[in-house]
Amino acid sequence: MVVPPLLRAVIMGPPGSGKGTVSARIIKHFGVKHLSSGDLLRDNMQKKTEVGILAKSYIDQGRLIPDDIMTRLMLNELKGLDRYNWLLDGFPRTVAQAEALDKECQIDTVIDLDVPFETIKCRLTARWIHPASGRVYNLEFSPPKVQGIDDITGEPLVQRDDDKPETVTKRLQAYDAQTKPVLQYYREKGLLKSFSGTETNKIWPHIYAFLQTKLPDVSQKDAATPR
Ligand SMILES: Nc1nc2c(ncn2[C@@H]2O[C@H](COP(=O)(O)OP(=O)(O)O)[C@@H](O)[C@H]2O)c(=O)[nH]1
Ligand SMILES: Nc1ncnc2c1ncn2[C@@H]1O[C@H](COP(=O)(O)OP(=O)(O)O)[C@@H](O)[C@H]1O
Repeated sequence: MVVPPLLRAVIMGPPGSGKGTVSARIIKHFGVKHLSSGDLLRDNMQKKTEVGILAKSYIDQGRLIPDDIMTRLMLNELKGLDRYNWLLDGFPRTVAQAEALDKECQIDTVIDLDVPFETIKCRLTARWIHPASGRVYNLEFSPPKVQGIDDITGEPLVQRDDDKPETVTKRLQAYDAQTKPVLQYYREKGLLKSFSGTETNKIWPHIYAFLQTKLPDVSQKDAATPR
């Protein structure tokens, strides 16, 4: 029996472009493991680990965490996932990180959410999250069933400190300066697959169709209208 190779995928896009939202749909339909650098950092901050304490000072200023720390943290987590299909979210965010990742494994595809900055800014101020699971809500787009409460656990939702308008501006600047070159890096390797738009629900069917060429849909839902 020929075993298909494991999928090594990355999802990229500016802050608020919908990486977390799309990742949740990819997990549901394609059963891949998801590793989000932001969720991992927030978990470390909440537990007040050494990395968490250091990360907080950068995140609060809308700056990226230094490459060596971030790379060590993520590559270490990836070791535990080497038998699974996986999707990386939020990493790599610099060319140095992408090069370090390349030394460890061969990336198959990079999904780029190309959403304009003006669309993003108002989304982030309405974002609420459930920190323990990484579940993400939006007061207009995907509100929780009960205001301020996670649908699954019933625990309270919080707003991210770095979703303040002034920090969002700094994060978008960091994206332009440090992360856009990563798109070019993957474009040159022929791995970049960009999806442009202003609404996740319109972009998603295209991503779904693209991923179906790589993995079977493992969800029970009607695949004709994938949500
Ligand atoms: N209005 C609107 N909000 C969206 C859409 N897609 C995602 N969101 C919300 O925008 C915010 C940012 O999305 P998220 O997936 O966290 O983006 P990430 O920062 O790239 O991981 C969240 O509050 C989402 O619920 C959309 O199409 N329209
Ligand atoms: N790969 C990374 N390299 C450096 N810093 C990172 C990385 N991933 C996350 N961070 C830090 O964590 C913050 C939150 O990341 P994330 O949750 O992915 O947010 P968003 O996608 O909304 O920008 C970033 O603004 C940055 O400070």
